[in-house]
Amino acid sequence: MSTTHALSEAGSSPPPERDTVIDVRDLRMRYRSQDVLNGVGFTARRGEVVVLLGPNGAGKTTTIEVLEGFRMRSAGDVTVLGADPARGDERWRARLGIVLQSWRDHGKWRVRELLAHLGSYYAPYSTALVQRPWDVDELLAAVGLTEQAEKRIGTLSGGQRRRFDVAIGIVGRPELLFLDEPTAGLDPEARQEFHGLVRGLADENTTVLLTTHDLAEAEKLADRILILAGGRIVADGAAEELARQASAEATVRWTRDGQSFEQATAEPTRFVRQLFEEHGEAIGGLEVRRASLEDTYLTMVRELETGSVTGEQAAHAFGKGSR
Ligand SMILES: Nc1ncnc2c1ncn2[C@@H]1O[C@H](COP(=O)(O)OP(=O)(O)OP(=O)(O)O)[C@@H](O)[C@H]1O
Repeated sequence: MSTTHALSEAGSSPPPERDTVIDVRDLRMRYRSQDVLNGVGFTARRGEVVVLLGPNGAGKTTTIEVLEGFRMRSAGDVTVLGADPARGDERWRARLGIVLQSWRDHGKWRVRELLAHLGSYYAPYSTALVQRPWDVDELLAAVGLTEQAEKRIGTLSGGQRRRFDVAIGIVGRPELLFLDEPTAGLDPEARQEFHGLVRGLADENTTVLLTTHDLAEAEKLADRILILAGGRIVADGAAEELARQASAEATVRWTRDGQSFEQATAEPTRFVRQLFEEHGEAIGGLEVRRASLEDTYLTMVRELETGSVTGEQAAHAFGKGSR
């Protein structure tokens, strides 16, 4: 599947580092005549929380499904835990944890019962290093569901249900956990608890790839944020790094002789000094504003949606040109 197209990019790219858990190069996905992914590339390291952020329909679920081995890609090279997901065997699959967007079956099972049942499938994949499955009582405590252990799944609240979904995703002690919009529909408190749970997993060296369209969530949770928009990764970095890039230019606004002016500049202090040297007291209503990551992200999403910029142009907002 990935031989011919791979020559273009992967041939010239360096080999993945030893602790690289996900390595994606020039991933392309086309549904009939619609190109959804146009050359997505990124990596994830062991123990990293990577958040794939993007507007509705950007292709986040598609990307994650390709990495999980549930969807055949149109082109590109993908390595997950050392294997091509399109050819991953049972042993490989046992090292992954997957939390889908909605998991609404098994309402009549009791919490402990279903976890024990699903966990039993992982027993043959236990190793000296990783004991599988996770002990059910320990797992219930880790996800905060000890008190609900004997409840029927259908009676759990939304937040408990989501934690239970995660428990299912991690019962096999995965090295890599995929979470597709795990906090959709959670109230702020449940969301915060959930974030703690994800951070705890990363602290134990689980790599987490999580999708969301909520920038605030990405900023809070991610070691690294990947912004997927216009079919490609337009930004890749820690939240502070992206914020710095987004605010690299400031907008200076002022009035003079009843007229309004506006200027974008990377050096606002110097610009304002010159402005005063030139016009002195005539300058009024001075305002210097740096864009926040949120401003830049929302503007970019809006521009992509109205078709006024391409993915390539959007990438420049984060100092990320062609890659
Ligand atoms: N099986 C499919 N057949 C045809 N088109 C599809 C299929 N799955 C997804 N698409 C289209 O691909 C695009 C990306 O969808 P995807 O679900 O991957 O995006 P997303 O970023 O996860 O969106 P959301 O945030 O809304 O879940 C959308 O335009 C969607 O309609």
